[in-house]
Amino acid sequence: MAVALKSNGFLFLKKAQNQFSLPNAPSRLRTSSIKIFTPMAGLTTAPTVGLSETFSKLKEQGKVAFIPFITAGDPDLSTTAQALKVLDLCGSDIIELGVPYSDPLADGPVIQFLTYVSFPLGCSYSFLGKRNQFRFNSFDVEGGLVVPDVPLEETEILRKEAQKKSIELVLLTTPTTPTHRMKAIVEAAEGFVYLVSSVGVTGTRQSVSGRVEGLLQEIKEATTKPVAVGFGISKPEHVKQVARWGADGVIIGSAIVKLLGEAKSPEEGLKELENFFKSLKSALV
Ligand SMILES: O=P(O)(O)OC[C@@H](O)[C@@H](O)c1c[nH]c2ccccc12
Repeated sequence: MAVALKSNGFLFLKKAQNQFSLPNAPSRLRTSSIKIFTPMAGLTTAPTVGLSETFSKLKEQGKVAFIPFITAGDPDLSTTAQALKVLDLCGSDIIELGVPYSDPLADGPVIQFLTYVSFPLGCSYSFLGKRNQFRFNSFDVEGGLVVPDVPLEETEILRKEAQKKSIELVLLTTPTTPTHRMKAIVEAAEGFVYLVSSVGVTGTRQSVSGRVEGLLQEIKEATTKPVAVGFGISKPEHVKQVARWGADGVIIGSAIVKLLGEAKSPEEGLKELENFFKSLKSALV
């Protein structure tokens, strides 16, 4: 299974029978192309289920998907691999794994800074896709893909290539997306729809905008596809609020990236990650 990411792409990895499977993936990111590294031993190559299936299973159980985001290489590849295991063992339903990119348009200061930290580690990739030409490289990741900087009009070729590899192309809609365009986006989205909760870039916020409730309603009138909310979510009350408004998933990124990147040691960062994760996840029970 393979995916190359054109710009600042993210892979949504799927929980596979209690393990995240990254079978036979290369062990390091290489600047010449995008590859997801293999986390430390222990992750099985159990068959995975797709994003859509993950959401429908959770819906049957009346659960909201908990989707943490981490940047590959934050603060180093070894810690990222261990963080993936922590996030899996703590009960993530899907993990969003950011592959560092030099010009991320939507990344806020925390993710941007820690992205630059990871470049020297080889966790980066050059601009892989010429306009409308996306190359796919072989690594064994099954899941979904979001390439935030690619406009809807340019996703067709990406979607076709991803579909050949059973990778679902997640698309984003925002509070400023006109209704007709939101409808086109949710129509084309696969796996789930990513609702960006607020204008601006990623980064923790004091509260989640009340507009999210109405936006969720609007999207759910336009599609039966699951909708996950991201941007700014960083406290248990945020998670609870977004779930109460009807989100099918919550995505937490910067708060986790910051915690891992600023810890005194990787070990401390992983411990803090576990505690932070549990505090947020407990808001969903
Ligand atoms: O960091 P936040 O505010 O918790 O938001 C999630 C976000 O980090 C993650 O989904 C993401 C990281 N970079 C992005 C770029 C575009 C869209 C989404 C993202």
